[in-house]
Amino acid sequence: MQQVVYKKFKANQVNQPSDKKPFVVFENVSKTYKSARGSHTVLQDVNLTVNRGEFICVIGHSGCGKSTLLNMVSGFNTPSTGSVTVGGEPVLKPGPDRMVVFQNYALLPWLSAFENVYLGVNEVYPQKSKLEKEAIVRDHLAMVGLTEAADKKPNQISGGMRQRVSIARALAIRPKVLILDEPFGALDAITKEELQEELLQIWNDHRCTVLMITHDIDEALFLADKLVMMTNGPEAKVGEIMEIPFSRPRDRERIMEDPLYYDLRNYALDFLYNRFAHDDTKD
Ligand SMILES: Nc1ncnc2c1ncn2[C@@H]1O[C@H](COP(=O)(O)OP(=O)(O)OP(=O)(O)O)[C@@H](O)[C@H]1O
Repeated sequence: MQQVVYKKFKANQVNQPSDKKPFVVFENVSKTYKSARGSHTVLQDVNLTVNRGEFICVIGHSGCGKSTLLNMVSGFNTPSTGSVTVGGEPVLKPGPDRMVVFQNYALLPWLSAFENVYLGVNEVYPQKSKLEKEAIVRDHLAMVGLTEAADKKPNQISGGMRQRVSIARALAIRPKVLILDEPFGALDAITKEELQEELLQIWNDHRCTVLMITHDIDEALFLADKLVMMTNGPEAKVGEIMEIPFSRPRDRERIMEDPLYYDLRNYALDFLYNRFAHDDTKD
């Protein structure tokens, strides 16, 4: 019988392989939202280290605080206590070194695909000539297979193509960290698989650090180096971190034939639906 080779990490334990450098670091992060109805502690004492160039996926039940956590890296949210650092620097505000791709694309509807990507490039590289900036946009649209659709507006292209524009827009300004908040959640199964493969290819070529929220364990097992499993809120924290040891480049069919795939999948399912089952009737 094949030995299960994944490592399990207890809550708050940090994984630090010797050949990789810590890059995104959450240290004792808690977040309490205050409202007229009182205060609500969503995250409590989250500790997590993501190494430079690593691809991690975060899963957890709806409302446990996954977006809150990653918004602290993009700079759209701040911890109530504790710290979030990127490359050793505390995150104080949003910046072009940390780009976010959302599920709903967030493209400007009155601009073409080309113009949507150009907007960010123009903002971040004011010193470059118009020709240079246009070349960057063209390269990145080509990278996601959208050369032909460059002049189309978001409502003239499919959901998958819109998400390709969002990815091109994020990558065109060469972020150090790419944050993906359920980016493929709204896409059909085939488009989703195509985009997952493109994303892996792009990440392989560019090697930025990727933090991705997903509800799809198969997606996480195909894409990530590590799966970060959150406990339920309130006061959610990192429950366990699962190493995903499949070699790269990954071939979906090959890894799905590997018995280890099902061990890992069942382990994550057990975490979510037995050990940290969520009672929807309470919400
Ligand atoms: N700005 C805010 N003010 C008050 N409460 C908030 C705010 N943002 C999020 N929350 C609450 O914090 C909790 C965590 O929300 P968050 O969106 O981070 O969870 P999530 O795990 O990403 O959820 P989902 O998987 O459904 O997207 C929820 O109860 C949410 O209602």
